[in-house]
Amino acid sequence: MTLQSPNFDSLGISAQWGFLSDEAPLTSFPNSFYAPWDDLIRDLPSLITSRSLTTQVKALPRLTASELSSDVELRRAYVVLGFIIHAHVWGSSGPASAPASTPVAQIPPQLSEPFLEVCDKLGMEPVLSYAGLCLWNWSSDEGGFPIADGDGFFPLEQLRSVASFMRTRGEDAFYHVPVLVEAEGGPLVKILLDAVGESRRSNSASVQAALSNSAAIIAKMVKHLPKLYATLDAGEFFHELRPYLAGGKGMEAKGLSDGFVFQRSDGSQLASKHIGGSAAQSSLFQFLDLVLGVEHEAPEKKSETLFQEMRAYMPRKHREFLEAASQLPTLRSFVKARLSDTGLCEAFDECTKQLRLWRSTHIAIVSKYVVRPAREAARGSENGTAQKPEGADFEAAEGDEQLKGTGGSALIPFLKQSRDETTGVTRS
Ligand code: HEM
Repeated sequence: MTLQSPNFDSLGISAQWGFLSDEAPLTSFPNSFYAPWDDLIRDLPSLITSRSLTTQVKALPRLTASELSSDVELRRAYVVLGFIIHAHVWGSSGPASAPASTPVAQIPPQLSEPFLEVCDKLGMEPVLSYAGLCLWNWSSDEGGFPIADGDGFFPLEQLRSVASFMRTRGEDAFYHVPVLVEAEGGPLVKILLDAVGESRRSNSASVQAALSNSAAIIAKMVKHLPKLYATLDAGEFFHELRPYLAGGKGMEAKGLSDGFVFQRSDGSQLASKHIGGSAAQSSLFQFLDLVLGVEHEAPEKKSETLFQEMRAYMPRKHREFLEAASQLPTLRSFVKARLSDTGLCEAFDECTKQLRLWRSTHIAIVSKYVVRPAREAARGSENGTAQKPEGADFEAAEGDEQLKGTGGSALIPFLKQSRDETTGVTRS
């Protein structure tokens, strides 16, 4: 794949909205063949609460994915089946008030077979990842997509989830603040690819203008992050929502010794251990790092960084796009060769400064929504007054530095390292 004059559509990317793509997610399947999936996903939150999901899943007809006739339909099938599967695993048993204490590893053929087929076509791992939770999981009160030359994307209040576990405003906000960040940052793909083209032509003035423009866009991306605080309660996120997001990797202690086990109608089965959804699976931030030349080091004893690991969880088209972007000369190398050009250096440094600020602001969010609730839960369980959070995928007892993120990385050290590696050319 070459990124000179790229055809954004064929890359699954929108010139305006970036990795959100140009087609808004479908809110139902155009083909009534899939009405049973539409019905189940619509009722998912109440089926979880009444603990009647198992009965409904048993009654689900075995539908092939071969009637899905476009990418946007495949994306809806991925979202719908992914949510039903995670609800089936984590929300089928136990008291109705909380995520299940005993997960169900076996996923029946009527869910497994079409899901595996859809994942294969989209080039995704068989687990609900960032694309399914966020990129392809929004609709607007207005319907469809905003007009590209309007005042930006829909406000948070106008976005609804296509699929959800609890149907609360907090859950919606968790999926849609990333959507706002992606939409705000969408134009960066074209702006920065064009800047690389200009750098090849040694056009410093155009590169400088693109970097200044990009810095202003990243600054706007930062402003979306605090919107979470007013809408999403930390306890709701940590104890109620987060458990549903977990995949089958590292869940042995929870009883998933083989991870998620996908059953097929011929009696065979596929055991799969994959991590759950995380915004670290966003292609936008990896693109920014690649094109700006922000380098991340792999942790000790590991051959790849968490970022590289996360690429497996992106849609195939986005992963291939990043692989092609990683072959481009970086803007850092262009700027570094012109350190006497103060304007150019300052524009580059402003860009990395804003990205670094984004990462600092994000650390504060992770601290509120993961670190503090984990600390409180650990303290409670030491005192015998609270249970460890169900489905939480890390240990909290040893202190915050020991907390593990979705990918099993040391959470806080990873995020701090990622921020500290976001440096400019003349200052850090
Ligand atoms: C309650 C809200 C949030 C929580 C609890 C959260 C949690 C995390 C965690 C634990 C990580 C470390 C990687 C992992 O283990 O998964 C991470 C990384 C990351 N998150 Fe978030 N996050 C939140 C909101 C967001 C939002 C709104 C975005 C916007 C797209 C975002 C984008 C990222 C990115 C890009 C990374 C990779 C690290 C980096 O680039 O520095 N997160 N997040």
